[in-house]
Amino acid sequence: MVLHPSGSKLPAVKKTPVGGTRKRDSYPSQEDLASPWKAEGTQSRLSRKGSSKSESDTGSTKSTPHSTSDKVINVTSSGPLPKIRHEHRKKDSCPCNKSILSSWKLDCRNCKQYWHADCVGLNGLSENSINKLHEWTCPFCWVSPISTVQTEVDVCHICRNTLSLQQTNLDYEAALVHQKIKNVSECCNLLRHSNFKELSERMSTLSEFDRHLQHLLLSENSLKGLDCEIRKLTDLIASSKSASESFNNSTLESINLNITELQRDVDSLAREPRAAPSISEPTYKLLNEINLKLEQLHTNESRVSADIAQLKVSLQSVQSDHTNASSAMPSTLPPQQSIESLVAHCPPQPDHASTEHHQVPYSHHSEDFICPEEAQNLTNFLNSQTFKHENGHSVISFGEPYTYTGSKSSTNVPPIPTELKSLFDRINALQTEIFSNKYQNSDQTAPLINSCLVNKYEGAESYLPKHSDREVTIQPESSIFTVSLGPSCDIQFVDRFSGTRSLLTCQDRSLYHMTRRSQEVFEHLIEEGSIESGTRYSLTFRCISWTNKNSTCLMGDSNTGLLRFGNDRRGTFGKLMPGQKFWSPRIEDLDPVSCMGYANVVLLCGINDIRQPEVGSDNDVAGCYNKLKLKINQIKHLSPQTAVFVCRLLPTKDPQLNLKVDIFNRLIFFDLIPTCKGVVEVEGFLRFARNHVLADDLSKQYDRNGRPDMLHLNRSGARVLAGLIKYSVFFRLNGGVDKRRRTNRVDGRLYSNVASNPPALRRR
Ligand SMILES: O=C(O)CCC(=O)C(=O)O
Ligand SMILES: [Fe+2]
Repeated sequence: MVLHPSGSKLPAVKKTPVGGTRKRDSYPSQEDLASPWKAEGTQSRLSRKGSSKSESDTGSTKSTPHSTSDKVINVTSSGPLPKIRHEHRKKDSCPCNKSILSSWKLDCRNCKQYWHADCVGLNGLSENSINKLHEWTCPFCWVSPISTVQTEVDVCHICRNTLSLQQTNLDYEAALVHQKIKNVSECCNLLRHSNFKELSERMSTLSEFDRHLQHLLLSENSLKGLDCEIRKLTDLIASSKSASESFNNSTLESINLNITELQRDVDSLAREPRAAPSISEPTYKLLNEINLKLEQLHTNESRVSADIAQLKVSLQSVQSDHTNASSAMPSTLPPQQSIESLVAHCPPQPDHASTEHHQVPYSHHSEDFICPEEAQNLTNFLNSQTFKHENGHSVISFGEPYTYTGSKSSTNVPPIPTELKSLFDRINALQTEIFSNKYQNSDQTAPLINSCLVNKYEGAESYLPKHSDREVTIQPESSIFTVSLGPSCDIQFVDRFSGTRSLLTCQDRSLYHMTRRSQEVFEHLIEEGSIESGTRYSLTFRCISWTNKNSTCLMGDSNTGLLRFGNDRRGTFGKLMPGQKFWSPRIEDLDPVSCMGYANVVLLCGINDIRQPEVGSDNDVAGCYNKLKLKINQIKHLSPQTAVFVCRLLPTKDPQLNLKVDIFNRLIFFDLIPTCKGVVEVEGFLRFARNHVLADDLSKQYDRNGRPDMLHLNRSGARVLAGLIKYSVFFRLNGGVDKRRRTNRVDGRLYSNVASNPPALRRR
């Protein structure tokens, strides 16, 4: 800035840069603030009325703004210079276009516009004050620096590479708060740097302009702007409070200091009318407002301090836990209660918990499923076939071979004859409808009906022994459809849990169907005398595949989300291991009824139960485990033939949670496996826990909100999990031998030979 009486030209005198000298130790330096608006080394000049070496130029009415005779002070800019507006104005004369000989003349450090000191309300200032105005910015250019404070900050990198997730979380939050506080500190610093006197002078400048240069309309806008900046500052403080996490103590102290100083400055400013020679009413109002805001700042700051103190305590406890734990996922437990005492603490579970099965014995689909003509054609076709005698009736089968205990139908089964083709198509359409109604969003195709067993009953002596169609080769989600031809017949259904019986009278050309699942509950039979006379044919359609010997019902939390059944693409269980997934985030969501009909059930559930805040103690964890045990008992009760596989809980990146995981897993290992007959553990979970592969490679690093993900496997993790499950299922089915390397041809493709041998459901 150049300041000189109009018409004088003063010699330049170099001064020490003052940008640095304004800093106080207690304030963060500009570099500390690391703001994007770093020092640019902008210079402004100041010349003093009557200064020496100005005589030669005395008398000239207009001096050039950059006259070498000006007294020059180098200063450091504290921010990017605003864009120069009013580019077409004359810069070497005051915008008032008048000549005021007695006034100092000063130029804007930014646009170099000359101004009369009188015109910008700087009359009456002492030399000392004038010297401080080395960074003076004219009303055209002056903008509040506060608005340029960076409020958004990317601190993601802070979280990276931290072993403990909770630690990471805290670091993340702490860094955010730290940055926010830093921002507040910047604001305070800026306000402090404005020195309040200068601010007041600027305000008075504005008020002067209000009076002298109303056409510029700057005063009101600037006041509004300042007010707006103060509001922003308050918001910033409020948000930093809400974050309420750890931050640097010294920053807090520095803010404290800043605030106190600001308060003092404002107080003294308000007491010294001389400092603001022509302060207008709005300016006073503004000062009062600043006072108020500063008080609020103080209040918020003390609340933030309290939160910080609290956080420090929890941080310390986390840190000590972290140091105590040998790793983020400890493989050894701190001393715990014995498994016996944990289990004993929980109420004993009944061995066979009563379970509602919600199954119906049959669904009487249609009385007139086929027309008389088609019925006649079918009867003629069946009359021409040779049946094999079984207990009380005779049989013949078509399509995929269906074998059962006491089965006499040949293994060399003829393919589906043309006479039955249209009936197969209609039944398949029904099967598709039933399946897609049940699994509306499933990407799996409906089971294919591919087998037909025809029973021939001749006269009143014929009968069908009590049985259920629960062969492991029948697709668990499929239905079993029976079409009747000939005289009516009474079929009885017996609930094997309650013993209750129900009767279905099947008429000629009718169809009824039963679910494969219901076969776990009901048996059916045809007693002697159920057919009065004549020949009755029943055609029973099923969905048969030997791969169903490996059928698996997977029930689990979101870690099973990436596992897929149904095809041989990479990352799925493949055709060898068909199945269905039932999403069960909590133990209570495990549905024993859904397991019915499957050869295997794999359970991966419990983490969402034990991580609930109310599950705190070891006994609480044991309570969760007992819920799982009860579910397993119910599954075994409803489906005694189904092999139950249990997965341990996967460790997380949270050491606290891992302690609970460990207790839960110990209970699985020491209590569930020995006491629940036939329950097998899916092996290999220690691989997840050891070597930190889970944290490093197999789990998601961040969830969709960008927070560290404690619980979920990524694609690689899901593949490893799928491999473990597959291995355990096949290993067990083959009596402890992994026979997957042998191959078999299915649908013209080669598959491994896992289930081609009769499964040895042996417990290892
Ligand atoms: O003849 C019927 O209706 C029943 C046939 C049956 O239960 C079977 O084939 O398993
Ligand atoms: Fe049957």
